Amino acid sequence: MTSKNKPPFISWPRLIKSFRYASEGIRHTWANEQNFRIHSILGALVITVGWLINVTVVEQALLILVIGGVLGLELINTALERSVDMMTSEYRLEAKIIKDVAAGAVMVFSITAVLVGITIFLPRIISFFAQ
Ligand SMILES: Nc1ncnc2c1ncn2[C@@H]1O[C@H](COP(=O)(O)OP(=O)(O)OP(=O)(O)O)[C@@H](O)[C@H]1O
Repeated sequence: MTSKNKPPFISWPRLIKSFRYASEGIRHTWANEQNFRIHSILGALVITVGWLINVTVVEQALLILVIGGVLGLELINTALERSVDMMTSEYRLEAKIIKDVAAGAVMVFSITAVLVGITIFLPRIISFFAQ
């Protein structure tokens, strides 16, 4: 193969296209999944409150990380649900297990995010009311 046929190291049109497809996936999940909307709105609220009450940079980074993690897992959960629905419309134990385990992954990480939030906000709430 000549260097003329070699694909570019970075292809900007391909990169832009992949951003577009990823945005379409996020838009689809926003439009169809109530949990994703709830988590997105709560996440934005938590980050805003953290910024307003001046949590430390590390705490804010942790909040962003766990909220992003929950939203990322929601997207993977939606992809798995759609894959299962594409494979079967009948009741199948395997389908149930795949969907329930994926939902369980979202729940585990959501609980983790809530615990991180409590660890960061609770001491401040307590010291606010103790004043
Ligand atoms: N094909 C199937 N076979 C067996 N059980 C299924 C099947 N499809 C769904 N289920 C069960 O029903 C539950 C809900 O499935 P569903 O696809 O409605 O997901 P959901 O969590 O309600 O997502 P959505 O937000 O898309 O409605 C699953 O967690 C699973 O226990």
